[in-house]
Amino acid sequence: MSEKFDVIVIGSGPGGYVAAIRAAQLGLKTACVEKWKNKEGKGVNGGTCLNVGCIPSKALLDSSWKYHEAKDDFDIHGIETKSVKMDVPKMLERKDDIVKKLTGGVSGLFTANKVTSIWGSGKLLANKKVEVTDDEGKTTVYEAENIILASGSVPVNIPPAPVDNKVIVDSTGALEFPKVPKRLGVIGAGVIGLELGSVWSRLGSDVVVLEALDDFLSIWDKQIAKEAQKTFKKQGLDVRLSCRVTGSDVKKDEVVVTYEDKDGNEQQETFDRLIVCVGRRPYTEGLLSEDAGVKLDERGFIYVNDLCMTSAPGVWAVGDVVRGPMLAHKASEEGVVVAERIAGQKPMMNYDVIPNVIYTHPEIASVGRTEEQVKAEGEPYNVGVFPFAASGRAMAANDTGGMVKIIAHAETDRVLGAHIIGPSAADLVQQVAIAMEFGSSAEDIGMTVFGHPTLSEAVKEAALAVNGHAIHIANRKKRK
Ligand SMILES: NC(=O)c1ccc[n+]([C@@H]2O[C@H](COP(=O)([O-])OP(=O)(O)OC[C@H]3O[C@@H](n4cnc5c(N)ncnc54)[C@H](O)[C@@H]3O)[C@@H](O)[C@H]2O)c1
Repeated sequence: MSEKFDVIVIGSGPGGYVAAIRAAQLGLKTACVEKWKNKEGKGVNGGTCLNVGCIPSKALLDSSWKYHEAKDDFDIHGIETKSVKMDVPKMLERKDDIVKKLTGGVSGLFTANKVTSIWGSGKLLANKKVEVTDDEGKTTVYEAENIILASGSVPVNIPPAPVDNKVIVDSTGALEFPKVPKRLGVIGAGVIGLELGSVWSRLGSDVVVLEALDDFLSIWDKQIAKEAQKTFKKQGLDVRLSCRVTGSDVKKDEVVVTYEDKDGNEQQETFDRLIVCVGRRPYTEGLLSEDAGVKLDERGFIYVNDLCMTSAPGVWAVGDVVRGPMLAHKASEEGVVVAERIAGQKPMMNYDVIPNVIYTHPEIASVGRTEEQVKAEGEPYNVGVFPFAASGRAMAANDTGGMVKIIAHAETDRVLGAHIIGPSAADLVQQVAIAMEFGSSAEDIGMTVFGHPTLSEAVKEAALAVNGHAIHIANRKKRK
């Protein structure tokens, strides 16, 4: 038996590393176990988000957007560009540099906070022990008063399109295409499909997205989803709904995909590369010994209560491996709550106010309930919508697509949700999230002084529109 800790965290993604840092800040002797290796074969912190998820995908989204702007959008500003050229390997190198900086940053924070990094594969044993197997197969058992499982998630594989990491890839492989595929297939019009489909489409691929469901962005507010569908169509993304992929046949450097269309007819399409992004599943392989006492739910997530406690005393779990949205910021917040609970504090997490963002252009962002949810729950409500077309700042930026939509209770005026498609939607929705945390009414937001000219004014105007008081658009309902 080796060292004993107050807290051992398994996994150093946004759930695990944040939990470890917070626990250490609170004076707890903390270790974090991680098995992820970088391209050079060295142990690296940060998990999916930093290594192959949120961060690298945003780096490519930004690079590809800049390329698109330079090529197609500068002219309107009176800027002439001659032969804009793209260097994909350089783009990928920049992305890798950012990943390196950020993952190195987590290790630096571990050192600064005195979190011990343990490299290897961690397995929870009974009685709050963790067995770590290193590269050479050597095992060491550690003990802790509390253990936090933060092992994350992995892409779902589907039998009709097995990933070969060459022609058929998952979200990780889609960050590494050395050149732009001419014809790119994407299975799944979810967050990843739309983000990665956008990257390669902007860089020149003909992108076809095959989505099994009949509705586009089915869990999002319908008005916003409709606007998004229209916008993506205009951008040239060929999203085909009600198309279920049933098979694929890789032939040399291309793949023939078979799918059933909305009329039940079999169709085929040939692509140079195919990205499979049909969801992610909790990652628990090799994580739990049989007698660890941690139960999984019927969908394979680690079962936890409202406070992220598992069925084993002293063992907690956070992030993608437990119920709730698979979002980095949800994982991090759970990590903080758990660390503080372990330290004897009593924080609670508000699962009703978690922003959700798709980082396409325009961005799509949401917090709280959609209009359809509020309606289904039978609550009386008012809606305020403000289009970016009426925003001076959006006009100046030549970025006027989309809108801010705010939903408030008809009797109390309390904000129930906000849904935005448009420039900087991710940052704008956060303003409403803060307001909602403070139990704000639409009137409260409307009475706040916003800087001019800013995109944020669209949030203020949408809040004013809830009660028919918007200034810069004609109000749908006139109220005093
Ligand atoms: N910006 C972000 O916050 C962000 C970015 C990336 C990933 N994520 C998270 O990662 C997770 C995974 O993302 P995702 O995009 O893979 O999943 P998703 O669940 O968002 O979308 C997957 C889509 O694939 C479709 N599908 C499944 N099987 C199919 C088939 N055989 N043929 C055609 N379509 C099929 C589904 O109907 C669904 O719409 C999500 O939970 C997401 O929240 C978040």
